[in-house]
Amino acid sequence: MSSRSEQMRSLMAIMVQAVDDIIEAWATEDQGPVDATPSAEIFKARRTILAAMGVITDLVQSAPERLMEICSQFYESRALHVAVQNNVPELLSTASPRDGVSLNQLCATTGMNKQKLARILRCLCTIGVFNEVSHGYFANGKTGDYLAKNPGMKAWIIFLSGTAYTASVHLPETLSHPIKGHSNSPLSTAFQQAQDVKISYFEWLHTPVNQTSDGSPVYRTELSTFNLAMIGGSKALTWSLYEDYPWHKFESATIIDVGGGLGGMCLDLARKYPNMKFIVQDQGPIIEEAQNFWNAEMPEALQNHRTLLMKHDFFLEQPIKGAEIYNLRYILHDWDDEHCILILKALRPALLQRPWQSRLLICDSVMNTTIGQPAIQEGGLGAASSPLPKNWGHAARFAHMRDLNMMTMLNGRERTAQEVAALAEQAGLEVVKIWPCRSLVWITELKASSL
Ligand SMILES: C[S@@+](CC[C@H](N)C(=O)[O-])C[C@H]1O[C@@H](n2cnc3c(N)ncnc32)[C@H](O)[C@@H]1O
Repeated sequence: MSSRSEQMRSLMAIMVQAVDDIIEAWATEDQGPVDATPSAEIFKARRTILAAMGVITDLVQSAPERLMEICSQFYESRALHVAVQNNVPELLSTASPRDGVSLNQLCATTGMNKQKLARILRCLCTIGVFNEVSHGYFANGKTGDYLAKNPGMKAWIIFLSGTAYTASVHLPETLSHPIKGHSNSPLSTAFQQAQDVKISYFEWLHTPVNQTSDGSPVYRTELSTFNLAMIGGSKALTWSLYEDYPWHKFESATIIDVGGGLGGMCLDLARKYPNMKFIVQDQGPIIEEAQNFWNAEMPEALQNHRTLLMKHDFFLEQPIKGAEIYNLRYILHDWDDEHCILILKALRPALLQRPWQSRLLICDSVMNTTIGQPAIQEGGLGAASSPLPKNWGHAARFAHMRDLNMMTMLNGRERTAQEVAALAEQAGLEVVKIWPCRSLVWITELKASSL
């Protein structure tokens, strides 16, 4: 038997086992919300099936077909953008999944051309976002249904399909540029090329574009979209962070969410732990928007001062000293090493006030590669075993795509465990433990080192 045949048989055996495991787990588990944290069994079976399917695809698909598909894949994302912009998931959710909504009705509401909308929808039916239930009648699939109910996920798609996609068009020329291609500065990215600006992405978001008649600043719509997208991304990817780290030990602690955006992570924790207190820190315009967000979601937390919203630049020394938890979710991945060290150094004095109890949590992907990393062992929530790629291949595609998005927008990066440990050391901190989570995002726990 050729090595290709052996590989195929061994992948199929792994798949069959994982399929049995997932069916058994489905039978015994409540079918909760689609974004709930899966049990360890379901998570493992899911990753195994996706990783094996990825390798099988590579084995069975012809190389030219595969290349044509990969290089055209952005059209699937364009189709999704068109569908979202025209509220197609919400329109489809008005009908039963069995009957669907007619193309005529969708066109009457969206104003789109019938033949063109049909082609957009059929592209997305082919990858399961929507279903064509009878000729010319469409319904949401599981994915479309999730989208219809989640404004945060919709914002995520608009952010990725708008500012990020436009910037990505300029990535090849930026990477080939003799100076910009080798720079790690947030001012030398594809984003500046795309927008023809000299400021960083965050400065661009945080700079007013106008003012109201009473002189209040007006920000570009991309700012609200980005802030809401962070809530959508949180719901979609990081639910397990609340379950795979021992938050119960900090039940009545104060969590300082540094660069916390609107405070989506704190809101999730606030709902789970009624005695936990929060300080959400971010730049001025975000904190103003956070006020409306908390007033809508949990007004009592602001009224009884359980949640405090604070303007703070995380490059300046942390003003709240000695808290139990300082949290950086999706922060370090936005920045090059030099800026990350400044952010971490600015937190050190606060961590040093009560070094025996203060912890810093970094919530980001802990990157692995197809051939593995020493810090990520096989088994449990760790690396995959041969013949699957060590980083779970297709099941980890999004982590690598997000890494490229960080490169495109900010010259940031997703890091390996060793890279985070090296940053910590340069800022006078040390890694206490890496907490693997049932997600593409893990928690790395740090403390101040005694010099
Ligand atoms: C990728 S978002 C993550 C938001 C939040 N931590 C979350 O997980 O939803 C990065 C955040 O960093 C904030 N940020 C950027 N520069 C900052 C600065 N100098 N000081 C404080 N926050 C900043 C942005 O406004 C944004 O809210």
